[in-house]
Amino acid sequence: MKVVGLMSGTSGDGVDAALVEITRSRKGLDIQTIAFHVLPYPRSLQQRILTASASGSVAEICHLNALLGEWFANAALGAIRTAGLRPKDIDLIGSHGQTVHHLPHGVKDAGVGSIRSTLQIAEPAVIAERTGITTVADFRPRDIAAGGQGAPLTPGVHALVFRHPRRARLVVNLGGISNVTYLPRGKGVGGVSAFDTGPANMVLDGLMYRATNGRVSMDRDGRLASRGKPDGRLLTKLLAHPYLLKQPPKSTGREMFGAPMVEELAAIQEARQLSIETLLATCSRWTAESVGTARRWIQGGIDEVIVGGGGVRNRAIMAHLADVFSPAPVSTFDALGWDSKAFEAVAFAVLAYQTVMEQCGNVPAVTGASHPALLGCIVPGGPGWMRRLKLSS
Ligand SMILES: Nc1ncnc2c1ncn2[C@@H]1O[C@H](COP(=O)(O)OP(=O)(O)OP(=O)(O)O)[C@@H](O)[C@H]1O
Ligand SMILES: CC(=O)N[C@H]1[C@@H]2OC[C@@H](O2)[C@@H](O)[C@@H]1O[C@H](C)C(=O)O
Repeated sequence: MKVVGLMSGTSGDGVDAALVEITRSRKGLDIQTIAFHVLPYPRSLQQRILTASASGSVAEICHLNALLGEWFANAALGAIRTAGLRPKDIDLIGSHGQTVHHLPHGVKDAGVGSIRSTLQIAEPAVIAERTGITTVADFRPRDIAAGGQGAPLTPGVHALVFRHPRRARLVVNLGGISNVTYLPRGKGVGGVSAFDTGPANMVLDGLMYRATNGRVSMDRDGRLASRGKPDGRLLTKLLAHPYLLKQPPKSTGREMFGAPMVEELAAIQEARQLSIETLLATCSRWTAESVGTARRWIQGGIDEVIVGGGGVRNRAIMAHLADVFSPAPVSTFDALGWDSKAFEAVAFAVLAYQTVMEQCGNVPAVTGASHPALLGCIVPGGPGWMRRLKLSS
């Protein structure tokens, strides 16, 4: 099957679209990336999404759902064009959508106890209508309904792609949030443990945006952080953050490490007269050390650490990771032939494929769900969609 995976993560910087070819063999799934296309959001749209994620009106979220549907459809069409193909050549789209809120720890509600929820937008009906391709979306809510966190969902795909017969690997995604997947040597998805470790680029991006009055939205290549030194007192305080000490299953997002965290850090910066370089250096170290907390909860040693996500380009975080995990070598997805930035989009192509093949995509040991679940909602591409997918005769 040719499947397009669509992803816009917690950084809200644009839509990643990966066109992959998935073939089933006796050994499992073979996944080949055919094309990758990025459709960056203009800064104004990124800010609208981030603001809406914290305090959007129903009208704004309703509008953004439809608007982002158009962006996601265009990103898919871009990947298909890049491959020199046409929409009719594509079997399926898997769209993660844009997370605007994630409440995995539940909110108490009278009479029904604690209700967990998550919300990804970018209307799949728009994607299916513009492309004519059957679209699977809304992957997380089913896992939540089954008692899970709804995240992370990529660990099953990490296991498919990165497991190694003789090396125990820790797979790290440095996105807005950081998440890890531990793959013990020689084991398949059965041996996996995984969870969100906490902060990554989200905090650094927020600090940069604030310090430059919105002119710069990232510490490019970790240049400023590399000029500073972590502040020991602040680092100790940050490492005592309750989320870092929490036992998995756990997942988090912008609600915890977005604007509230940036404001708290900015207040400390002002009170203690810390430079932006010191602040960024401290938060880069904090990111690496919070990834290091993974070792508290995994069973077994780590032979190598493999890092993906936009943060691989942040040299400060990568240097701290090398230090934290030494002597285990730290390398990137790219070194293993996978584009670091594209991997999550690839993963949602695989998750969509699994859904239409009636394979469960979540890993209950990871999310805490009570059972493996078929994930997502399916929007038909048009008449004959089941036949096209060879789901019925
Ligand atoms: N050259 C670079 N230097 C430093 N940081 C970078 C660079 N390029 C990208 N980044 C960081 O990577 C982030 C985007 O990474 P990515 O797309 O993996 O995150 P995401 O998918 O939005 O997040 P998540 O995985 O949490 O959902 C940007 O917000 C930026 O902070
Ligand atoms: C709710 C949500 O969107 N979570 C994302 C986010 O970004 C990283 C981390 O937090 C992870 O839990 C998840 O994404 C990846 C793709 C996942 O589900 O594996």
